[in-house]
Amino acid sequence: MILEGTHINKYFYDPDKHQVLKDNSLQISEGELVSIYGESGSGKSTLLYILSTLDTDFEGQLFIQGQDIKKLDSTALTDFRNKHIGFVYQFHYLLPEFNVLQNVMLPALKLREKSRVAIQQDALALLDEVGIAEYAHRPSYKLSGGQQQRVAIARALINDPTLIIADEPTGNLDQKNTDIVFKLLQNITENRGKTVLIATHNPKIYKNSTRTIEMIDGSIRL
Ligand SMILES: Nc1ncnc2c1ncn2[C@@H]1O[C@H](COP(=O)(O)OP(=O)(O)OP(=O)(O)O)[C@@H](O)[C@H]1O
Repeated sequence: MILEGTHINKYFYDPDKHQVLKDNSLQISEGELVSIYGESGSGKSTLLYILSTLDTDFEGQLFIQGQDIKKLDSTALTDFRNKHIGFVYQFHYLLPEFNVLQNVMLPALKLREKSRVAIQQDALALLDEVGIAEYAHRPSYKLSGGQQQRVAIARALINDPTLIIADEPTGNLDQKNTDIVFKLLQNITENRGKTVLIATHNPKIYKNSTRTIEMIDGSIRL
């Protein structure tokens, strides 16, 4: 089991208390490609934020690779996240002042487990895998949206995490680039045995996932 969440509740105060996630329990195993879909406002991003360990202010329990997330202090949690979870967002959040290669290297440089040379080799191999090695030394802002999202996937993989979490990774892309990006995410599970969790509105993605989870009004539909 890679991820196990039990009885997850989330409340927001704006200013009145309202419940956005209602008693969500889920388990995700190694090698699965799971899509979460549901209407806008149903709570997908809020749930993904919690499952990504970016929000620990929730009721319930979350274990990732056997680690109780709530037992980690903030430094340990940052290290844990950097090492075990890769992120892909709708907007790629690449740093425009860095070139493509540097953007991919960054999470590994932060982790400081490998030499710079080894990290660079890994990053170049990943850029090759996502089909944009030729742009390694270009500033990231000079790439198209689809190319930038491929860089974001390479960056998500640089620390060899077991779990990749993607929130609307194709939300900003046309159909051709959507197909390319989804194929890459599929390859990550099929060839590398990683676990991928995607929130998406795209039926083509959730219909081609190994499992789909529907969210309705803050709850996973059982
Ligand atoms: N910081 C916040 N403060 C108050 N309410 C919030 C906050 N973030 C989200 N919400 C509310 O929580 C609910 C779920 O939002 P969430 O973004 O998780 O939905 P979603 O399913 O991801 O939607 P979309 O598909 O549009 O991205 C919505 O009603 C939203 O207004």
